[in-house]
Amino acid sequence: MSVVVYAPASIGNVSVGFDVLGAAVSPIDGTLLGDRVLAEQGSQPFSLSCVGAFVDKLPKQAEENIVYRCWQVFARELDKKGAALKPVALTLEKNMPIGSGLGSSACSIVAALDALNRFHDQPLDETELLALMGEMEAEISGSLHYDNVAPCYLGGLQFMVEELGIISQSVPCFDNWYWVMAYPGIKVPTAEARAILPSQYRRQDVIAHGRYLGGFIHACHSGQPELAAKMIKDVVAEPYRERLLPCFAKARQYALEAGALASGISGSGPTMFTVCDDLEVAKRIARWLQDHYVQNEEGFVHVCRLDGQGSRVTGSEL
Ligand SMILES: Nc1ncnc2c1ncn2[C@@H]1O[C@H](COP(=O)(O)OP(=O)(O)O)[C@@H](O)[C@H]1O
Ligand SMILES: N[C@@H](CCOP(=O)(O)O)C(=O)O
Repeated sequence: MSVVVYAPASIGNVSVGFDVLGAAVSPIDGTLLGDRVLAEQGSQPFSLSCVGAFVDKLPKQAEENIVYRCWQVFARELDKKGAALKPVALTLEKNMPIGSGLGSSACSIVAALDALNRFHDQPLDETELLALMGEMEAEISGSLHYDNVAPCYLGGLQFMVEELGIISQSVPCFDNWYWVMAYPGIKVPTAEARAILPSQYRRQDVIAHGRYLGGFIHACHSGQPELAAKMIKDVVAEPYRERLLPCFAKARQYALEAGALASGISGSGPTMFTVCDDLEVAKRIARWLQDHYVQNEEGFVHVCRLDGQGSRVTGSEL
């Protein structure tokens, strides 16, 4: 039996919830903005091949690919349970640019671990698998944050509660929102974008952060889209990261003047996201961003919706 799992792009933080809020997105035109992993019967304990548009950006040594580490930790967990590990051949289709703020490493991690689990008839439950995904993300970025892996795996808008044995819970969002994702084509490594953040914050920032995040979650649960959009503000990371993103301030200004509800940095950047409740406005902003925010031929802009499904099986071959 072989299985292919697709894992979608995600917006870490969604501006207002540094490390604790994330959203999975998929383009409305059906483009696969995410990685896929094929797991099939192998002739040795483990092998990994890589294909896809961004295969050249991956580490050259297979052992340095996070997918290899995923197999190692998956094997460790099966060993703890006394479950048998099957010889497996994995193929990673790397469609996501690395260091983009679109949760590229999360896409590979989630697709690999979900595919491995399905290939072995699901010996790990959802929480066990998500904990492993977080462990892998922490290895790459230097600290544990679930805001990419949780939405990528579970879909939708996810809030990290990390209590009572629960890692993440879903937050209702607004079905009519479009999320315009603009990747300029340059790289901002997550670990570096984390290293420039302050280790302590002023009381007024802590209060503002609490008000925005609490207000956003409240507005989502009480069905107030206008209030929710007003609360999408970042006092934790954006003031420090903005300088890593050429043209971000100008692009945000344009988007707001053109009728967007909110804009912010996706994850640690350089991708920016823009929320609109009108498709024509979203498409107009997307065109402008393509002309003014994208810096080279590797960049792209997609009009997306929240991806309610998260990772999923797309078939048995790539
Ligand atoms: N399959 C993979 N996908 C993405 N990055 C990987 C993978 N395997 C190893 N890496 C390494 O992990 C790091 C990911 O960088 P990061 O800035 O966290 O990317 P992103 O924010 O896009 O997830 C890079 O150093 C990259 O070489
Ligand atoms: N909460 C993290 C999210 C990083 O997302 P990525 O897509 O840039 O990996 C952070 O802001 O550091």
